[in-house]
This record gives sequence, C-alpha cells and structure tokens, in this order.
Amino acid sequence: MTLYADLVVARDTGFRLAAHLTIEPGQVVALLGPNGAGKTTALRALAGLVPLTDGTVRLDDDSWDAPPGVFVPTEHRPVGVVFQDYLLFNHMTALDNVAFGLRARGTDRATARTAARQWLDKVGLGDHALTKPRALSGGQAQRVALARALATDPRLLLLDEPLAALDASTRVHIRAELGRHLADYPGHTLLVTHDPLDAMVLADHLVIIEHGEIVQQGPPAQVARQPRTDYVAQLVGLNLYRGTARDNVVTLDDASGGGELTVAEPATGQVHVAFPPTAVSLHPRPPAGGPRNSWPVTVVHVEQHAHTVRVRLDGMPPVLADVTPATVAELHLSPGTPLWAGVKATETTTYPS
Ligand SMILES: Nc1ncnc2c1ncn2[C@@H]1O[C@H](COP(=O)(O)OP(=O)(O)OP(=O)(O)O)[C@@H](O)[C@H]1O
Repeated sequence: MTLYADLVVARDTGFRLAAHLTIEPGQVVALLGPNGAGKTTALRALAGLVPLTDGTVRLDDDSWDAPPGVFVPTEHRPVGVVFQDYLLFNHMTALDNVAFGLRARGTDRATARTAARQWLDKVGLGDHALTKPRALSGGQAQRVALARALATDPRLLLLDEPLAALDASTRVHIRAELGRHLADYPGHTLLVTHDPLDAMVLADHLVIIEHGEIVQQGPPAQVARQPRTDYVAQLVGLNLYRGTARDNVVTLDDASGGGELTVAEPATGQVHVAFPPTAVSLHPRPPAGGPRNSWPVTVVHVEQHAHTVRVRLDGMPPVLADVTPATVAELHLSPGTPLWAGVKATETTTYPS
C-alpha cells in the first residue's frame, strides 16, 4: 500500500508547489525546506485541507484527490494530523480531545472513550485523562495531540512541526518518545520540520524542497554525505551517531562506524551523540592537549560549497568536517590523505535514543 502524491498547488500569489512524493507503509518521510518553500502546503494538500490544482493523491488505487473529478474531503480521508500548536479544544478534557476524532467519524461515545483511554495510557497520560489542555505541560499537550491523531487508526499520519512548541530539554525527551511511537506505527508518516535533528533522528527518508520544488531526497546519511545545494549542506550537516553511554564515554554502535567518543554530559544507556562538521578540526599529526577526542581518519571526498569545504572522512567513526579553503591547501587534502580528526567533548550533544 504505497501513498503516491503528485502534488501541484498553484496559489494566486504566484507560488507554485510541484512535488512528487511516495511513502511506503511504516516509512517516515521528513519534508524539510526554508520558510515559504511549500512544506505546509504539501501537508495540507495530503490532508485534504487544500485542493490540488493538478496531479493526484492516492493510497494504492484509492484516489483522494485527482482534479477535476475526484476530491475526498478531509473527514473522509484516513488521515491523522498533529499541528504545530496541537489545536486541542481547551474546554474539553484530554480524554474528550482524544475521543473527539473517533466521535467525528461516527464511533459511539462509549467505544470512543474506551479507545481514547487506551491511547492516553499508551502515551503515558493515563493519569491526566480528566485534565484540560491549559493545565498540561507542552510535552503532555503534544502527547495528547499525538494520541488524538493515532486513535482514529489513520493510514497516513501528518506531523506539522510536532516538536516546535517545546522547550529544548522537553524536546529531547519527546523526540525520543515520538520516535518510539513512530517505530510502532504501521502506516505512512510525513513529518514537516525546520529542524534537521528531528528529521535525521525520526525519518527514514528526507525530502528537501526549495521554492515549491524538490531539490534533493534520500536516506538521511546519504543526503548528509552528498548535499547538492548550499542550503542542504548547512541543513543536514550533522555528525550523528548511536551508541552506549557510560558516564562521559560513549561506545559507538557498529552501524555508526564504531569507536568511542568522550562527551560533555554524563549519561547511561542508549544515546545519540551529535556535533556539527564545523566542530571538527583536522590535523596532520595526533593533536596534543585539551579534553578532546582525536582519532585517525582518511579523506574520502572533498566538496566545495559557497564559503566552506566539506570533507568526508573514513575512520572509527567516519566523520564530516567543514574547513576553510586555506586548510584544504595547507593539509593537501585529497582522497586518501591520512589525518587526525579532533572534536572537543564540549562541542558534542548527547541525548537518549
Ligand atoms: N492560504 C494561502 N493562500 C495563498 N498563498 C498561500 C496560502 N498559504 C500559503 N501560501 C503561500 O504559499 C507559499 C508556501 O507556503 P507554505 O506555508 O507552504 O511554506 P512552508 O514551507 O510551510 O513555510 P514555513 O516554514 O514558513 O511554514 C508561500 O509563498 C505562502 O505565502
């Protein structure tokens, strides 16, 4: 059951979205792009909140939009949406908010409330069933919105900047939790976000749009390795690993390339470690002094962007480094050059995975 979307939406402001998306069952596709690129328009077109000007949206043979003949309104699409500001009803309890979607689809009151209670338990809010949204924290409100979207058993889950309203520390936890729910969700997910970290951690496939058109797509690691535009290079330029933390040392998984990193914040258990390519320094010999990580690497690829050069290096772990053109000349960087990579522990961010 593939979701096919050939989205064409022309606005009278002159903006035109023309993007082709496919999402497989269980897949999480992240749609990234600068302000005004057309991300929300794409999400709204899938939800049936904006009709297509041309193209089609269909789930296998079930057509939802195919102008001029076919348009299935939102309430008749098997779609769950989590909006950035959650759009919870303030006069209703958390339970009634979650039950609402089911009631709107014709489920009787008792069945809707039973299902809503189960979903609140699943997102860890069983004790807050009778709380009204204003008395919930941002993270709790986000979970209610997710439970409401999932309670209707949608085939397509649409998440519009689902973590944007949260403060940084809550965001870390809710991101990990959302990742667990998405891993269990068998349907198709589209995540619209500005945040490359959300996209890299939560999605299997990135689609980047600029000016209404797709400029690049692929698995996160591939897009990060081979960005095609400056915007993409800046956006996804993130070294991201998984491993097991014990105090300040993280032993990286084989899938992340192995090796060990010393991090600033002590942690235990499974974690992600991230740092930007600008935090990586390159040296001809092992760098001396300071609380830094250093390990031997070999240059795989050197790519010039507008103001920096991105260097892809193999090692344990492999790493991306952004350096100046002067450094490229000074260190004679070309594929095969052996070097040492250095990253200060204080430049790393660690969070539970
Ligand atoms: N209801 C509307 N009527 C006409 N034009 C619209 C409407 N909504 C959005 N647009 C225009 O469509 C274009 C794409 O907007 P959209 O909100 O989809 O971008 P976005 O990538 O989601 O941006 P942001 O990250 O700022 O939310 C913009 O030029 C915007 O002005």
